Amino acid sequence: MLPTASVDEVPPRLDDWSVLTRLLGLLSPYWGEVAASVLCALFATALQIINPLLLSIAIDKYFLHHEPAIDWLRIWLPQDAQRGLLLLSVLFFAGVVLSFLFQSLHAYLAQSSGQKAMADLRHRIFTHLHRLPVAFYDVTPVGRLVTRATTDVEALNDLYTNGIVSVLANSVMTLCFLAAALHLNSHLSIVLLAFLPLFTIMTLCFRRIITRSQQYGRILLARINSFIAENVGGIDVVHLFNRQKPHLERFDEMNSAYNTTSMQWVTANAWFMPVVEILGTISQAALLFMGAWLLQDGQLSIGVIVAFLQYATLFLRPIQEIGERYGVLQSSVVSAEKVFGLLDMPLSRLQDGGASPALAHAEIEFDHVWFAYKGDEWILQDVSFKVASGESLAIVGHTGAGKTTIVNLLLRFYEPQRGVIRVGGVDIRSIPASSLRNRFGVVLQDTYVREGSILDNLRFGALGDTEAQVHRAAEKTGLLMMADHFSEGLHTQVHERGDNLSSGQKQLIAMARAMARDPDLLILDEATANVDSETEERMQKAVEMFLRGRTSVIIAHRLATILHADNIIVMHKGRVAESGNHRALIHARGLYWRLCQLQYGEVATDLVRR
Ligand SMILES: Nc1ncnc2c1ncn2[C@@H]1O[C@H](COP(=O)(O)OP(=O)(O)OP(=O)(O)O)[C@@H](O)[C@H]1O
Repeated sequence: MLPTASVDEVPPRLDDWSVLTRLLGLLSPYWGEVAASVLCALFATALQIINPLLLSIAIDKYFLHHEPAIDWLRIWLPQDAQRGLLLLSVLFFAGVVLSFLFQSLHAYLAQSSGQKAMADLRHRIFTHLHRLPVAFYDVTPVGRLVTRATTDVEALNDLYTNGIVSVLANSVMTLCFLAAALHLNSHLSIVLLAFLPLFTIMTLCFRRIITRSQQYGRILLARINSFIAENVGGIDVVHLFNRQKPHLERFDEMNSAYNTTSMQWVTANAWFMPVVEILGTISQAALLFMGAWLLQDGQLSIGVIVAFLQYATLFLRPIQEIGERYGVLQSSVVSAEKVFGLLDMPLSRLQDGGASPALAHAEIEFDHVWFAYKGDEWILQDVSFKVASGESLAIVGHTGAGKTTIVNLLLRFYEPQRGVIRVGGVDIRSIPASSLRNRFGVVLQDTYVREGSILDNLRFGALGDTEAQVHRAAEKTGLLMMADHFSEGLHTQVHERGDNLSSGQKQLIAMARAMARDPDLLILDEATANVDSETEERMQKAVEMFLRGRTSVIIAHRLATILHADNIIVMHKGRVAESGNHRALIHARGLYWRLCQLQYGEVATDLVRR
């Protein structure tokens, strides 16, 4: 049974001219190459038309000694058969060679202009992805975006090279063959034309079956791909829960559905070419029959019949190709709609340019802030707090209480629906997002490391950090000591997503990276969550030193790490439930005290003495 396509998978119809216009717009910087490519296709066609005519002249004039039906070469042709045939052979050969050259040039120019336009498009997509609001990524799977920038763009290239240019050239070719045939003999042309509707209908029927099954095949293949990716990504969990067998069964189900769909177009394809051949042969037989009849009447020559037999194959080929290209055109338009849909996504307003206002100090203030990721599901409700310049604020609370959301708002990844956030006394909406983020040193929960050396990762986003600064930061966090275990030290290569590092090692890199920037504002979200206790102690000391004199916001589940914070707020269901320093909050015996009890039991009382 064919799969039900999801909204994103449903192919749109091929009547969207705005998509085609935009596609042509992408080619406009290379219009010279495109025009030259179409011209080459036309020259190649013209040469293909001339060769059957040369053959017809050779037969009529030099073998049968009749006046040829085409008389425009007469004055150039010698009476002597040997010389005449030699001249026609040379012209024939030159025609074949030139036609081949023009066809190659046409293909090269079409491909190269298409490739350049696609490189431009990939550049635009990548730039656009960086400018989309963070909220967009909350609802868009990464795999889909990768498909847009790679597979869909490649499909567009097909549309240019095998689609638009080819359909254009083939349409013109059919008309040229028709004009040449009519010029030679109108009766035989009618025989040829009679096959046109039959051939067109047959081609469209086959194409319909093939295109439909290919489209569904693609949907099924995409599902197989994401199932494999999901399985490989979580292979340890699959093994842990012994899900191999059911997963294999599910995979076999999808695999066999794809196989069945593939077989539909494989079968249709296998029948298509022989049917085309048979129809071509039947048209040739009809031409021969009609030709013989007209020959008896003396209305045409054998040379003309031979030329028509050649035109029969040449004439039907472009229509067959248009039928084949239609499928490419259709699926490429689907890709084009998806790519343009992505490029039309409204850009983040948060990226507004403009001058960065001078910040008098490094105070952070949340002033009655309300925020919901969607609708009126409030994640933060009337949140207010202040972190004075050079002081530290710790945010604690249960999972999902809204701690990370506060950081997201502070870094302008999202904007609050109500209330104002100020940094240095300035509403952050008037600070360009990039300059605001440059002021912060950030260590987030999900540590991002990329392919390259550890040193490259430390310098990631560096604002002119010196080698010495980077080394100092690596030393203070204990990263240098950790790196010494690797044979190449800080030059050790980090694999994609940091797969060859532990979570703790990645956190050390993130911490050293933030320190190296020497920022006056700091955000630490679970900064020491994944390191062992020895490293944690070392990092903790480094953090304490690092915090000195800087305004900082610290999120930590392990309360021991925030005992010395100047102020602590306890988030509960999106609201600030309590605030004060550690001692005051313990004495208050409220939520914070309960959190301490949960984590440290009796030891919690000792913490009061600290
Ligand atoms: N991008 C998002 N889109 C929609 N809802 C989100 C998004 N990010 C977080 N939430 C929701 O907002 C709420 C607060 O999440 P947040 O990450 O701020 O909590 P947290 O206190 O930092 O939790 P944790 O301690 O587990 O990190 C949660 O209910 C979460 O499901």
